[in-house]
Amino acid sequence: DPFQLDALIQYVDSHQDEYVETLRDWVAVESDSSDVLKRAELEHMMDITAEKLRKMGGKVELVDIGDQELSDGTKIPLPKVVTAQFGSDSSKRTVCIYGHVDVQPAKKEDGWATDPYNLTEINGNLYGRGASDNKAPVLAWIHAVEAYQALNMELPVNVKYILEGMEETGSNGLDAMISQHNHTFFSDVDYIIISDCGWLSRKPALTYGTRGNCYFLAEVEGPKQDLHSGVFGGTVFEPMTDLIGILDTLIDSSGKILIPGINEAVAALTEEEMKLYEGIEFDLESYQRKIGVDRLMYSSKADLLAHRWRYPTVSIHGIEGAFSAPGTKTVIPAKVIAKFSIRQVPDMDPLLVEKQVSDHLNAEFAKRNSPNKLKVTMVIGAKPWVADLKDSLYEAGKRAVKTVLGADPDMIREGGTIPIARTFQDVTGKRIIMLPIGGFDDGLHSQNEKMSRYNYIEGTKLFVAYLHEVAQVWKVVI
Ligand SMILES: C[C@H](N)C(=O)N[C@@H](Cc1c[nH]cn1)C(=O)O
Ligand SMILES: [Zn+2]
Ligand SMILES: [Zn+2]
Repeated sequence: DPFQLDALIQYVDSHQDEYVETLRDWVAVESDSSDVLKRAELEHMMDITAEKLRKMGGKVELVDIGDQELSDGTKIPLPKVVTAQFGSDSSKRTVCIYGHVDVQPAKKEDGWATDPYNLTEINGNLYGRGASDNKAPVLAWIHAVEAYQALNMELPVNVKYILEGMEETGSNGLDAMISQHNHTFFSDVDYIIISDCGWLSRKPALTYGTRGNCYFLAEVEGPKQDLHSGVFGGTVFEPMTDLIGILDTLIDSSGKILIPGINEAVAALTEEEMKLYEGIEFDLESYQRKIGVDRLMYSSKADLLAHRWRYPTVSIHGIEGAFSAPGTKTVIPAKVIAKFSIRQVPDMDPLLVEKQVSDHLNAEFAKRNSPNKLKVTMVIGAKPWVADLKDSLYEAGKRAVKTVLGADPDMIREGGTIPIARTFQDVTGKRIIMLPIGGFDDGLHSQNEKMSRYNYIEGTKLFVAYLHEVAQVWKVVI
């Protein structure tokens, strides 16, 4: 049965409008995992996903992964995880595709040019929340299998899916689920494939590393209730002033992390890595232009990539309880909660980072001699992940990219986090490849997120070809 890639490619091309319509249906579901009020939508998204795979004849399960504990101590069910299986031929390799169908929050008034939940095509780009992160890539993997089925072509490998709905909030409950199913669902899996990241430039890429993330809440509590800043200002220790004071001790203006112990844990950058970075296609000027800033923190490509991918950083995301509405309310907020995260790299350890951050903030807070109360909590502790660049899974990836996209992919890392990648590696021991199809300018987590029709459709073809290539990969690294 010779592999008929041309027929599969033709099939994908002629069904592209249907693929776009399915993406439209998926984007219309506001599956925001960070907002508990949207939990019904998220559950609906998991049901739609399961139904799509069931209709294709997959052996599908919606796996209960327990409850999520909210900040007030109440519990709500976590969205079920969708697992599916196509084929169980023991003479074939088995791949397991991981993805997520939850999204980051989005509101039109955040500055979107279009309704974020109404997929809108403009100049070949499909705009909508979750289009690139991660709904189109998940659908592309589903459509890749569907194409083989439609043409009555035998799948070259058994295909499993594990699709979750909590990735954007740290994949709550998934670690435990993987451990529980390690000797059942994962027992016959040879390789895990993840397409939850993007290219670095217009050139296709394969991703061999992700940063981890430690996400913190720092709460400062003072008076019983908010106070008039004229009537009480000058007489009380203000929680917001305390909070801003300690936040300012996390990182300096040059990007140096000031928390003792963090920088010491970072694995040294090797000559080999620097050389690899220098050969990667990446234009600093267009990156800068795209972001809309006057100056970047580093002026050489290798330094910039290193700080994007393999050095830690601190980002301050927001302050709950702070006055942020338009207008000039003159209030002293009684309780404020800062949200910040530290992207982590090898050889940092989230448990150690938790202690380092907590000790540091408590020591800085003590210096202020304030009667207010500080509480520091780490709510996400996701580890970084790195693959062996020489793994034959990547050689298969290079062949598929060359065949479908006519280019040699750049070998890149991802600055973002795929919290479950490291668990897959540590718990299942399976080899992992990250095969991105998102564009460099897709605006993940941002306003006007998009997936280009080109990347969506060519990406589907790439996945079709990869299923063929991966069928020939040796089970042991050679
Ligand atoms: C890279 C991936 N598409 C993604 O966006 N992941 C999130 C996961 C996360 C980490 N902490 C909280 N959520 C990210 O990198 O922000
Ligand atoms: Zn994602
Ligand atoms: Zn994301």
